[in-house]
Amino acid sequence: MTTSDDAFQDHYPENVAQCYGCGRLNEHGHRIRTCWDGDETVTRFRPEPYHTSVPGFAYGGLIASLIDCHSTGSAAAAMYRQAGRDMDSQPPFRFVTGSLHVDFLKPTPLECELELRGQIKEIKGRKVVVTTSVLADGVVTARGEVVAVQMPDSFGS
Ligand SMILES: CCCCCCCC/C=C\CCCCCCCC(=O)SCCNC(=O)CCNC(=O)[C@H](O)C(C)(C)COP(=O)(O)OP(=O)(O)OC[C@H]1O[C@@H](n2cnc3c(N)ncnc32)[C@H](O)[C@@H]1OP(=O)(O)O
Repeated sequence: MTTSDDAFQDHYPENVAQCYGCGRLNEHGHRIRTCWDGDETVTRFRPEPYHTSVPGFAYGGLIASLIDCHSTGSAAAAMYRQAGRDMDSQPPFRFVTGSLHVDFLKPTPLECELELRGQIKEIKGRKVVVTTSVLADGVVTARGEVVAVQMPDSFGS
């Protein structure tokens, strides 16, 4: 049963819940949590002091990582929504990143809760394109576009 308080990542089966960016079972990872807000998806994340780049500002790789996992989770959720399916229903939609593009528009402050807002740009076959903005105190500091592709059965072989 899916409620509005659920994060998409709460529904990842245990065997794929170890992802460094979004796996709820990875105690060393970011463990992001993403939800719908109307037709947009939202993740809130507070960087740690060790996520630094230039003093006072967040490391770009962290930003890219947040955009990546926010977007792949959004892609899966969008596919369930389009299919009118509950996120716990079988078979699961499992997405990996085909491509990740990030524009760093402004320095992102470190001591600030970040908000990521995603929009579903396209759903086509096994592919979902998601655009994600990163906001710090309401200012967009980075924008990303992710092509998420449903994992083929042959993944990793
Ligand atoms: C909401 C509840 C959910 C509950 C259940 C969910 C379970 C959760 C599952 C998992 C969660 C944990 C995991 C999170 C992941 C986090 C993010 C990562 O770090 S992922 C690791 C890094 N990424 C890789 O290692 C991929 C390596 N690459 C591949 O395996 C393949 O290249 C793959 C699958 C990406 C594509 O291979 P093909 O053979 O399946 O692709 P073809 O069939 O040729 O293309 C399909 C469509 O995708 C486009 N496409 C494919 N690759 C593209 C690329 N690199 N750039 C742009 N488009 C690409 C193609 O143009 C095509 O689109 P056209 O139909 O023509 O419009």
